[in-house]
Amino acid sequence: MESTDARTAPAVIVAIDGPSGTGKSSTSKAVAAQLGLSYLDTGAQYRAITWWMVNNGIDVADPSSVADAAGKPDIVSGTDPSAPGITVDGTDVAGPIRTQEVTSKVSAVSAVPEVRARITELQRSIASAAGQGIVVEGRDIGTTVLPDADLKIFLTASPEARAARRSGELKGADVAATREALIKRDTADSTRKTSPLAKAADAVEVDTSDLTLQQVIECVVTLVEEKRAAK
Ligand SMILES: Nc1ncnc2c1ncn2[C@@H]1O[C@H](COP(=O)(O)OP(=O)(O)O)[C@@H](O)[C@H]1O
Ligand SMILES: Nc1ccn([C@H]2C[C@H](O)[C@@H](COP(=O)(O)OP(=O)(O)O)O2)c(=O)n1
Repeated sequence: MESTDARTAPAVIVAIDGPSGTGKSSTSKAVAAQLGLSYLDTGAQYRAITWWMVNNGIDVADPSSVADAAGKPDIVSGTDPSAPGITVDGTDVAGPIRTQEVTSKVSAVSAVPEVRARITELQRSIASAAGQGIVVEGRDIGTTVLPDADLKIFLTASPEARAARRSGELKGADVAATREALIKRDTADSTRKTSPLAKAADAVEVDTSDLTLQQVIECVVTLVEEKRAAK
């Protein structure tokens, strides 16, 4: 199918949710780049606020300490899919937010309602400023952050496929240990009270276990093109 010209197409808001390792980031970046849309990695924002808490000696196991500090860090997210970037108080944290320490603490920090309120507001203002439209990826984008999104996708994959992908990224990390860590984080993210990881009732579910990344990208691009054509 011929791609719609990004400069004349109506703005389109795409929400991509799902657990870790299902392909949200890779798919979202590629779809945004291909269609001339902005891109927002909301997991990076929760990782950035977690990084700040750890660096400032906040006890992340104490929700009231986290809540009190939630308004302090200034988080700025880039929205160019080819170089998104993220800073906290002007410091580039794209690397430090991916450490095991941050990964192990991000679910506790992101469960705190004051953190979610702050980050959700930031996400909505970034989405509303995106002139051509935006692909926003996370856990609660279709359910809470952008419930009126034009298209909602919920990516899934078996724990085995997800663990194999993640341990490949972490250069030889043990697949069984990676699988356990993923399952633990999914459980925490899906069972928290405020805005848990969940599929929106009107989301299209795509199981990526046996699909190549290219197949997933093509599937989502086709769905976005269809939505745009119907606008
Ligand atoms: N369909 C797929 N098949 C194989 N590998 C994939 C697929 N989708 C993503 N990957 C790889 O899996 C890893 C995790 O993908 P990522 O997009 O970061 O997932 P998420 O954002 O959902 O955590 C990356 O190394 C990515 O290249
Ligand atoms: N919209 C979102 C996005 C992420 N989070 C939280 C929960 C996730 O475990 C962490 C990290 O998200 P991220 O997408 O970076 O996770 P992965 O890299 O896919 O493992 O942030 C959230 O609570 N809500």
